[in-house]
Amino acid sequence: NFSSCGVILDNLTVLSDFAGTRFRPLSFEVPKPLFPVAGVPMLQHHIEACAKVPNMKEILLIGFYQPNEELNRFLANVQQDFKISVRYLQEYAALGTGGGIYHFRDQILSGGPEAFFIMNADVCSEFPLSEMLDFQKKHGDTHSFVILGTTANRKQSMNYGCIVENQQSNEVLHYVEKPSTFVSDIINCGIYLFTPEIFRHIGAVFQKNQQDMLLYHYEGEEQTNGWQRVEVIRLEQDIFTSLAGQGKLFVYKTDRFWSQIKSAGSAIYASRLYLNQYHKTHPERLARNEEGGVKIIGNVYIHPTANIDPSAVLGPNVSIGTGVTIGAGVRVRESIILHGATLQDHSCVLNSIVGWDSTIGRWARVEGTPSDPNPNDPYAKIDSETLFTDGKLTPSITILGCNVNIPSEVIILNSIVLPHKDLNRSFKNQIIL
Ligand SMILES: Nc1nc2c(ncn2[C@@H]2O[C@H](COP(=O)(O)OP(=O)(O)O[C@H]3O[C@H](CO)[C@@H](O)[C@H](O)[C@@H]3O)[C@@H](O)[C@H]2O)c(=O)[nH]1
Repeated sequence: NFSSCGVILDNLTVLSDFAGTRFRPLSFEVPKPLFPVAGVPMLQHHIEACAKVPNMKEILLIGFYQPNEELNRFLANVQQDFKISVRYLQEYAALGTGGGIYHFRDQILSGGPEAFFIMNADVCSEFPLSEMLDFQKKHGDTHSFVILGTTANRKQSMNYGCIVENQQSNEVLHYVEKPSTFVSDIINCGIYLFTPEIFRHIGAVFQKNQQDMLLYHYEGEEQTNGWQRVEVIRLEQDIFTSLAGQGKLFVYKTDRFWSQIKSAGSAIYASRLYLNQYHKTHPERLARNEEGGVKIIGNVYIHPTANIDPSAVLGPNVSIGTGVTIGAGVRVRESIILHGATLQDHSCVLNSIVGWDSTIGRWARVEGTPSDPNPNDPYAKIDSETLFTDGKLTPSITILGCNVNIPSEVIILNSIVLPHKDLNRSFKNQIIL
């Protein structure tokens, strides 16, 4: 009887490759999961949601990124703010979403958790974790696993893990990762509730990989990095596909906000979703119009250390980082301005990310093209845009890497500017190396 047994949550694992290849040039400066979304590092939203779950004891971050000062500072800050242990575990190589948690299974299980959440770092969500726990109690037995699912449109569903459910029991009957033809419009959100039992299933795949390796070895086939290959296990293809239809895997569908954060463009979209959520969760983080102050339109986050001229107009969906300086008559809309940047008088920034310590000259205009989901389709998701279509740069948000200088009175449109560049003229649809 599950309801009589108290769920003790001990661990949360956030998976991340911390590399963020589609996030360049911004991920040169900061690992993608620490990139600020709605004013705080992307992962802080996950951590905050976990810290709210009763009996949550510990949060583990798993990645293969070399820890640095910034990560250590982040860990210290969140532990202090949320009064919960948060540790980073570094993989020796990319072990895949299942291999990473299997490698660190002793650490995950060390506090004797009855259940734990696993989350992809590159998603933004309302994280209905308590609802997932309630759902688990109502469905299946104590050992059932829960995937958070949401509805996508037919075309976009194929970019995600697709789930066919039993509509009465919500059991996952079929799971196909990024199918090439339509399977289902219910997609995997990359947020799971597992019990320690999951490691038995991952262990079985690990053992099969091991046997296969030995077999190939005896047949004389060259094995480079053999062990590593044995340990690489993908939760989706290697585990969920075979668990489907076995009465163990269930889908909890949410219609609350959810999005992937793959590209810089999707970070602006995710910021918009989180800023909107702040009305409920953190109204103190939203800037307000005050007598004689800067004009705020819609949802705007301003770090208290930013220095903003009262004649500037900001919003909607703007996040201003630490120590940013904004001059007179500046207009910013749908953009993220990272710490230390300066927007000189009368400059205009639309649909852009302005990198750390960059400067935009007077009367300059930095503008991108938003890649938002179709507003007329309730199930549309943001497209993880490819950089090029038909050999041309796809019009997208403008990104200035760190320490870029834009002169006065120029226009930078739909462009990506690599760090430490001093531009001397206008650019349109270009990657400036
Ligand atoms: N630690 C670690 N993390 C990894 C590794 N490989 C991927 N990740 C992390 O695992 C998450 C999933 O990334 P991918 O494996 O690249 O999959 P995806 O294309 O993002 O698709 C996944 O997420 C979708 C939802 O956003 C799902 O729909 C889909 O089914 C799948 O789970 C990301 O946060 C990524 O950083 C690894 O070797 N080690």
